Amino acid sequence: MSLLEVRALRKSYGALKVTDDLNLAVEEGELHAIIGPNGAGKSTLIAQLSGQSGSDGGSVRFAGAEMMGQPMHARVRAGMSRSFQITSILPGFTALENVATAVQARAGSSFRFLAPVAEETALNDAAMQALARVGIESRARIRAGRLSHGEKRQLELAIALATEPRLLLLDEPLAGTSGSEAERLIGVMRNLKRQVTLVLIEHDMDAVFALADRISVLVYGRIIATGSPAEIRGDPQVRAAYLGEETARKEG
Ligand SMILES: Nc1ncnc2c1ncn2[C@@H]1O[C@H](COP(=O)(O)OP(=O)(O)OP(=O)(O)O)[C@@H](O)[C@H]1O
Repeated sequence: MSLLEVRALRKSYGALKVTDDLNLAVEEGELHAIIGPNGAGKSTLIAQLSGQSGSDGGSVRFAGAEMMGQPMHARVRAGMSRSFQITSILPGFTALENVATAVQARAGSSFRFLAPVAEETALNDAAMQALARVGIESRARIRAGRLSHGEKRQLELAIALATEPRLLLLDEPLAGTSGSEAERLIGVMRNLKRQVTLVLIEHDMDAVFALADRISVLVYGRIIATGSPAEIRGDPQVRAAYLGEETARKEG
């Protein structure tokens, strides 16, 4: 059984079928990238999987349990989280406080048996661990608004990790970063591999092909191919639909 099994998932905006009878299987422990041309429906798919956006039909099974119809918080509790955009970071709070808030939301009342000071210590310890996993523990006491763009993207990852996901959905984690910032984030994702199952949407093809165990190619709301980076690179249908476009752009 795959950790995530998506069957016949659908969503339309008016006459536009954005997710069109989509099937996808993600195995436990893999980094599964989803690529596709602009407007293929990648962000919509992440929103549907996370429960942020509704679906018109189909099935999303996670660890054997049906998630369709479940709200986002129930999916997070089940172990399926997505990283949020920078807008969800509270700029006036420190990096540590931002993550501690997410830990608290996940932990619910499980630290409440402790005295308030000990409760705060337990929350902060867990938050510190999440910051360390993404390499920004030294920035814990800095207000989030003062972090660099790349550090904010690392903080988003820490916030998502604080919910202790078994599956983490990442929507363009490298967006807006370049050079050393992008390298650092790629390193963070490489470290997270095997610790948590990752579904990654990313436009940076070099990063995708370097990181992914498997890649699915989404075109007009359907997965047209799934395979290893080498298989995807060599797939004529994929080259025609997507990589050909990229190659033409690079060569042009
Ligand atoms: N709320 C909405 N209302 C109407 N159409 C929408 C809405 N959200 C997305 N769409 C359309 O659905 C299609 C898929 O959009 P989506 O953002 O999921 O694609 P994408 O593959 O993530 O694109 P990109 O790579 O450019 O980020 C596009 O044609 C888009 O215009």
